[in-house]
Amino acid sequence: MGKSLIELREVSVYLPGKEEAVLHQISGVIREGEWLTVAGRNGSGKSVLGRLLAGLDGRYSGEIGRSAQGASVRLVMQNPEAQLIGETVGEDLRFGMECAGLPPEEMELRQQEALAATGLTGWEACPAGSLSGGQKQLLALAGALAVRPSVLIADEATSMLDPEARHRLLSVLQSLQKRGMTVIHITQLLEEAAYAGRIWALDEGKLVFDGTPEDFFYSRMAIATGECESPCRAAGLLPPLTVAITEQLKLRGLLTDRFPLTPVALERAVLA
Ligand SMILES: Nc1ncnc2c1ncn2[C@@H]1O[C@H](COP(=O)(O)OP(=O)(O)OP(=O)(O)O)[C@@H](O)[C@H]1O
Repeated sequence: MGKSLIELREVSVYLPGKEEAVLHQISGVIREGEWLTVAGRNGSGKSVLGRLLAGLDGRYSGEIGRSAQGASVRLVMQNPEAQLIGETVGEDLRFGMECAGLPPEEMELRQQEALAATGLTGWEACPAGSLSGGQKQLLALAGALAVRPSVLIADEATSMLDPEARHRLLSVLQSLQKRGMTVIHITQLLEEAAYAGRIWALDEGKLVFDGTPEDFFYSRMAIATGECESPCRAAGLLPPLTVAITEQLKLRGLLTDRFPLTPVALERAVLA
């Protein structure tokens, strides 16, 4: 298990115009090199948590411990408009790298890498304002990848991408995570939880689950009574289709020792 990178101890967050805390007494550890997926209904506090972890939300009680080396954290939000600065794709990428103080030859190399990772190779001269919503999200992600942060927080940062682009991007993040980058992935798309090592689920500002995707989707199944109150369902979320089909098979006494998270894993489990 990786070293502790960010540790929250009973952290509550207060925001202007809200008498009550929007995050309540959150305790948990984020470890170096892990992929943590944060799930929860609308308004459950995912974005507030993302900003808190990125060091952007000021008013909180409790304690936040961050590892001594001062890991570089990059937050990519859902709305790309709010994050693009340069006139063109290339300028936008260079801006972030200049702020990070990189030498020109290193910037050129990283720009090409980030464009290739996001499928934007050849778009350097294109005006950033003329990109589609999904392409702007790709550019915002490219900007984050170009500075090679040690922690990437993606807050629904792939929500406008078509399925192919989204999975390509998530695969790129997965290979960067395997090389040491920590990924905090905030998403409404629970089929993407298959990429996670761990899941945090929020409900009304409380951390109601911290554990593996398998436990999130498959624990608390009472087969004898035909009930299925997984932590996922208890948090008010519908599981992905793969899990919903497997739940039904489990309730019929099948696949009792299998916990597939993807259609391919379900197919293998059925064939086995
Ligand atoms: N800047 C802010 N000022 C005041 N209240 C805020 C602010 N940002 C968020 N909130 C409140 O905090 C709560 C949690 O919001 P948050 O954006 O974190 O939810 P979320 O889980 O990301 O939702 P969604 O899935 O809809 O994006 C909501 O009640 C919201 O109204």
